[in-house]
Amino acid sequence: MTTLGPLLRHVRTSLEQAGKPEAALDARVLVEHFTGTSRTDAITDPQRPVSEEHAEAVLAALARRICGEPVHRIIGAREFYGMRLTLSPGTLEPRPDTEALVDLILPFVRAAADRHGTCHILDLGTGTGAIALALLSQEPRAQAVGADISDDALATAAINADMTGNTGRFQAVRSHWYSEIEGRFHIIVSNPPYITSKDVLSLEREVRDHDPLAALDGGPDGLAAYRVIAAGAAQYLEESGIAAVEIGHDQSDAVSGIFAAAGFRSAGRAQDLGGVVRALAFSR
Ligand SMILES: C[S@@+](CC[C@H](N)C(=O)[O-])C[C@H]1O[C@@H](n2cnc3c(N)ncnc32)[C@H](O)[C@@H]1O
Repeated sequence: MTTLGPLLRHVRTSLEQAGKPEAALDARVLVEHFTGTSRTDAITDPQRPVSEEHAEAVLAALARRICGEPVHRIIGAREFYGMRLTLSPGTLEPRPDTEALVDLILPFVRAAADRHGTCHILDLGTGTGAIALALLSQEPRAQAVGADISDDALATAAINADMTGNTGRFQAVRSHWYSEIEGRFHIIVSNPPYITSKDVLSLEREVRDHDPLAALDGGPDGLAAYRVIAAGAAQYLEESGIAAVEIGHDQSDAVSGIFAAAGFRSAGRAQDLGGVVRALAFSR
């Protein structure tokens, strides 16, 4: 009979032999997910029996991981800002870098809620709903519209709104950027596609083959979405509103220039753990 400790060791060793850099972590995530156990179970009860059905599910997941499928795609979920979000083929896997954008914009969300009793947020390119739902989870007076061109992403964002207890305050809208958006917002936030079309081709296979192209490709210079978002921001923002965007590691000057040309000035910036500016906020 299979038991938890040896199964975990087998998965970890197989991933190490396949050259996976995060073998120990990946093994833990896969085994815990497909056996319904926790990290504590593996430490305190390594002889815990694993059913044949669960062991087979773990081995099937191991085979997918060895073939290059990212671990969170295999389990269909990823943690973001303390929430567990469902993934689907039309959604980008939310990245830890994007938490810096949430940290940057959250004080503005709270300030708007203090001033107006609510805060209306527009999340352009919402994907799993990660940014909007993180903000809603942190500020109970806020409400959000999550816009995306992907029906699959919007359906997944709605599921995530449900699972995080935000159903009544989150509206998923199919829209090409602002095309179907009505009204004005205190906050416009976006993590748009920002990789140049040329660089998309040279991304690691695990990203290129599993994150949707529409979530990655920012056009010939990677800046196409910022131009649209900046150009429309004044029309969709309240007078004292804030627009905030995630950017690629070398896009700070270019994106600041695009917003400056649209009549906006800097209201803040946030860096990733490596000290690189990865999120910008603007006001009028
Ligand atoms: C980089 S992903 C960000 C997803 C999510 N906000 C996050 O941070 O994890 C960009 C998102 O923009 C969406 N998108 C791409 N082009 C769009 C367009 N023209 N209008 C609206 N959304 C678009 C993609 O479908 C994708 O969900």
